[in-house]
Amino acid sequence: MPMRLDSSPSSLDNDNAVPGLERLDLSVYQQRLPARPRDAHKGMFGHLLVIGGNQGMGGAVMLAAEAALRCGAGKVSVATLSEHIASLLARCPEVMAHGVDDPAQLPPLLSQASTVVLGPGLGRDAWAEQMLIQVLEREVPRILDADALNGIASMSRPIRLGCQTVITPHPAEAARLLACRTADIQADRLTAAEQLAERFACAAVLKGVGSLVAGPGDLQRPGICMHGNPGMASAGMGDVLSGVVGALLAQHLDAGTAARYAVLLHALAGDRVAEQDGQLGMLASDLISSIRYYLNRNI
Ligand SMILES: NC(=O)C1=CN([C@@H]2O[C@H](COP(=O)(O)OP(=O)(O)OC[C@H]3O[C@@H](n4cnc5c(N)ncnc54)[C@H](O)[C@@H]3O)[C@@H](O)[C@H]2O)[C@@H](O)CC1
Ligand SMILES: Nc1ncnc2c1ncn2[C@@H]1O[C@H](COP(=O)(O)OP(=O)(O)O)[C@@H](O)[C@H]1O
Repeated sequence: MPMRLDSSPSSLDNDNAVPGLERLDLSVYQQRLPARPRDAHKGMFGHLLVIGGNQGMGGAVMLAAEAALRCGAGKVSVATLSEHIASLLARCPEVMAHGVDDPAQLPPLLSQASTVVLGPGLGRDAWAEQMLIQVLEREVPRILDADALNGIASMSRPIRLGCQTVITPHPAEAARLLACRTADIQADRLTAAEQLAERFACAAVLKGVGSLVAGPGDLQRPGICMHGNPGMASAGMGDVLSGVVGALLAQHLDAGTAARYAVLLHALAGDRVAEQDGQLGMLASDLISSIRYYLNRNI
């Protein structure tokens, strides 16, 4: 039975609020991604495939892909509707962008990828469902976010996603996954995070103020992130986080470490942007250069 600890937003400023939890600390995690050897080449740092961007949501895959490139993924491909391709390439020509209007076009892209991000702007239609089914069939390091989680929540039985998978629900998505109310999740966030990790047999990030990371398995204590601020309550922040997790998985970090490190980098970057320019009007894309700044500290 998981411990009930006070990880509520109001307790986060209290140093005694998190006994039993790992308080996520950059000095621990920045040692996990080794310095690159002198003869490094892009093939050593993974090929990440970002899948999503249904109608009206092409920006979500762009944010994830750009964040992933800025976090050191060797190659980043995007599979999205063809209507988004031109704008994607105009913003970031380093991305390999593929129009996948028919889900049958996905298998060759999946077979080239070492790591997958599924969910940003994925939507909830038949196209989205087919993308989800195909990703679930492949055992690669993967992060499932946003509508991928809503798709999993609508399945008749919980599936075991495995120790190479990270899920990143916000409280409403967590409530769908655990078939309860958002208020129930928020009333005991630690238990919710642990239940997510246990039920889906993966690493689980429960986003929101004081983001929590549980699993996979019992090897690591659940972690809590004491950084981040309300300026981050803006559209696309989660999409950027999914790209950061994807990049760290692509660079061979295990799911638990990638999830913890990514949450920390993302929240620290949010605080740095807020210090520089204030909380109001912060864009998710504003975080990306600061995430890179923290990623490179001490390397
Ligand atoms: N530029 C883009 O293309 C964007 C696309 N997006 C996509 O839009 C789709 C829908 O995502 P949404 O998250 O808006 O929809 P959801 O219906 O899953 O969630 C929205 C609701 O969740 C609840 N919620 C979220 N965070 C909470 C917290 N910390 N505490 C309490 N309640 C909380 C709130 O009630 C909120 O209205 C996703 O596929 C997502 O990737 C969004 O990420 C926004 C940006
Ligand atoms: N008040 C807050 N304090 C700290 N972090 C926050 C706050 N509001 C949002 N965030 C962070 O911003 C991100 C929002 O993700 P999400 O809700 O999925 O947004 P979106 O779907 O728009 O991309 C999460 O990482 C969350 O922890």
